[in-house]
Amino acid sequence: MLSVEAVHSYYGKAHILDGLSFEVRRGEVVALLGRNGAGKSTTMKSVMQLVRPRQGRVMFQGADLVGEPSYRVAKSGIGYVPEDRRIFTDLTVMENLEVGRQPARKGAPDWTIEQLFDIFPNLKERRTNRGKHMSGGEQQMLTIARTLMGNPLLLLLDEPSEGIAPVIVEQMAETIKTLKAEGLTVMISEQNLHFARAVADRAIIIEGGEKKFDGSFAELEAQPEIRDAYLSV
Ligand SMILES: Nc1ncnc2c1ncn2[C@@H]1O[C@H](COP(=O)(O)OP(=O)(O)OP(=O)(O)O)[C@@H](O)[C@H]1O
Repeated sequence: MLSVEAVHSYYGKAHILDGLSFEVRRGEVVALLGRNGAGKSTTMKSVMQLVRPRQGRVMFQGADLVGEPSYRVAKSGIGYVPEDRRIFTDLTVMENLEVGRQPARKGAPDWTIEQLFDIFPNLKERRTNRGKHMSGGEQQMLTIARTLMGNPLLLLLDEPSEGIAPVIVEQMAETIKTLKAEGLTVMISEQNLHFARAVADRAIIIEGGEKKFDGSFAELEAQPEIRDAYLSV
């Protein structure tokens, strides 16, 4: 579904992604792992064209996204939830969800607000509350729900478990499993190996903008030296 091919991305002169390549297949949950500063967020931004790769291709559904404006990338069916949740704080939960609404997309789950309330019961209870009166975890859930209102084929979640209470982290893991069961393809970036293992089918480890490992969690566990070298656990 998504194929990142030999991508090089920069911030000014700083060379961040150094020929990064990997694939995400339809229906899987992939975890992008690596330490602080490894390049996980830059990878997601390079897919969304918020950072424009200087070399390489980002193939999605058979077309190269490199050079496309970010809104077109989103419209092509990639939902992106950045690390800094971006809800409209003066709008209610319902209004935030309506803002995200896009037409149904072939091959993608078609979400209604009622279905999203089944997945995110806290949002249902707080449907008339304004965004600014919600906890960090609730805001994170709202950002994901609003992104799902766009009926994406592929969902990119940047550090979904970061900065939220442990009980919400558990809910978040359940949520991602539910989304997979509904047929959504998901890529998460994570520093939390435990969380990643609980939700993802496959791990891709990056360090210094290069891929260092690509395989199952069982394969990763069989190679503790890789975990020790590239992950802070
Ligand atoms: N806007 C920016 N301008 C310049 N350098 C940046 C910018 N954003 C990130 N970087 C640098 O790019 C490198 C990769 O950062 P990135 O955010 O992709 O890492 P990450 O793996 O997502 O880590 P984190 O968990 O901290 O988000 C880091 O060295 C970081 O300092």
